[in-house]
This record gives sequence, C-alpha cells and structure tokens, in this order.
Amino acid sequence: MDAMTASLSADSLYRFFRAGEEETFALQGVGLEVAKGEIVAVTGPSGSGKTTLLSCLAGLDEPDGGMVRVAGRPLSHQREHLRSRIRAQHIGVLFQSGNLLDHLTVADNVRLVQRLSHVPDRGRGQDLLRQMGIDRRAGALPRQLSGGEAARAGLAVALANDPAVVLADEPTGEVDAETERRILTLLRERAATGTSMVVVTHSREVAAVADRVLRLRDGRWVA
Ligand SMILES: Nc1ncnc2c1ncn2[C@@H]1O[C@H](COP(=O)(O)OP(=O)(O)OP(=O)(O)O)[C@@H](O)[C@H]1O
Repeated sequence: MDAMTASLSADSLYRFFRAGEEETFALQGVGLEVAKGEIVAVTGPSGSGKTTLLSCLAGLDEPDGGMVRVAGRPLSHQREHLRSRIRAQHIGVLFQSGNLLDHLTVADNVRLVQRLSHVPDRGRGQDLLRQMGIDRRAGALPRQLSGGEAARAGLAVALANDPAVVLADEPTGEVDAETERRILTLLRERAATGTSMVVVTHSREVAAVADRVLRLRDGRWVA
C-alpha cells in the first residue's frame, strides 16, 4: 500500500507548541497509512501526542511539517475552506469535547452534517439513529441525553456524512460495558463496508476490535 492507495495517510508529521520558554514536541515524525476498511487503534500515555495526531489527521490542526492525505488528496497546508470541504465530504470526527451542537436536537444534528456534506437523507438519518439504539431520543437536545446516549448520538453524527474515514478519540470513554459492545459492533460493521478508522483509546476492548494497535510515546511510534 502506498500513500495514493491508502484511504488515509500521514507522512512524517511534526507538531511543535511553544508557550513562553517552553517548547513541546508533540509529534516528531509520525507516519501512518490506513487501508480501506481498516481499524487502527492508537494508544499511549497522557501527553504522548494522540489528540494532536488525530487533530492533524482531521485537518482541524495543521502539522508544522509533513502531510496528511485523504483518499490520495492533500489535506495539510491547504486553505481552511478547502480543508473544511474535504472534512465534510470524507471524514467523520468524534472528539471527546463532543460533536453535537447544543441548541439542535439529535436528529437535527445528524441532518446538519448531511446537509453540509450534500448527503441526501432518504431516511438514512433515522436509520443511523435506530442502529445506534437512540431513535427514541431523536427529538432530545444533547443536554437531555445520558452519557451513553450522548456517545451514541455523537457517533451517529460522525457517520452521518457517510465518511471514508472516521477519526475518534475515546469513542467509548464514558459508557457502560453493554453500550461499549454495541458501539464496537457498529464500528466493525462500518469498517466491513470499507470505512477506515483511527481510534484513540485506552480501552482494551476497543484495541481488541482493531486490525492494528499502534503506540505513541513522546510524539513517536514505539517500535
Ligand atoms: N495547544 C497546545 N499548546 C501547547 N501545548 C500543547 C497544545 N496541545 C497539546 N500540547 C502538548 O502537546 C503534547 C501532546 O498533547 P496531546 O493532547 O496530543 O496528548 P495526548 O496523548 O492526547 O494526551 P491525553 O491522553 O492526556 O489526552 C502534550 O505535552 C501537551 O501538553
């Protein structure tokens, strides 16, 4: 597999942060290729660069060096509006901060993502919520959801644009074991249809469903 055939590739990513005198080398030459339908789990201690890597892969943050490609198309070092467009069309993002807009219902959050990515609904939004087991909460606002419901609603939103690539930070972070199993089954089903995923996690259960588990330490892969 080369960078052109991978669904998602990162070539030697560097990211530095400077706060006063202090410099942090969050990513120090991280490369990654994720094949179609592959689930890659990324683990590593706190501060090892996992969230920074995911943000660069999503085009939400810009690497100081290196390049991210989605379906062979350059994402890094592009204008903001182009990165947003590529993200809307090809990437589903689920970060710990959440991806639900507070003032919209669950169903409207899903519809908004579909509209931004020009994905026709044809009942798919409702299907997605049914698959996640939260269709009965479609009319609820995010603050009215339990932790597990919010996690599943977030996942529905991440999948609403039918993305080629899903990037998720602890997708099962605050859910019970039953909900975790349910989410993992859904992720595996999605991967089987060709969706590629990078999942940051500390959970052994999540790592167990991944095709590969990679470990970061101090901004580098641990061999
Ligand atoms: N915006 C920023 N400004 C300054 N330093 C930052 C910034 N974002 C991240 N860092 C630093 O970069 C390093 C990597 O952070 P990152 O959040 O990627 O780690 P992580 O592996 O996701 O950690 P955790 O598991 O605790 O979420 C840390 O030392 C962090 O303090």
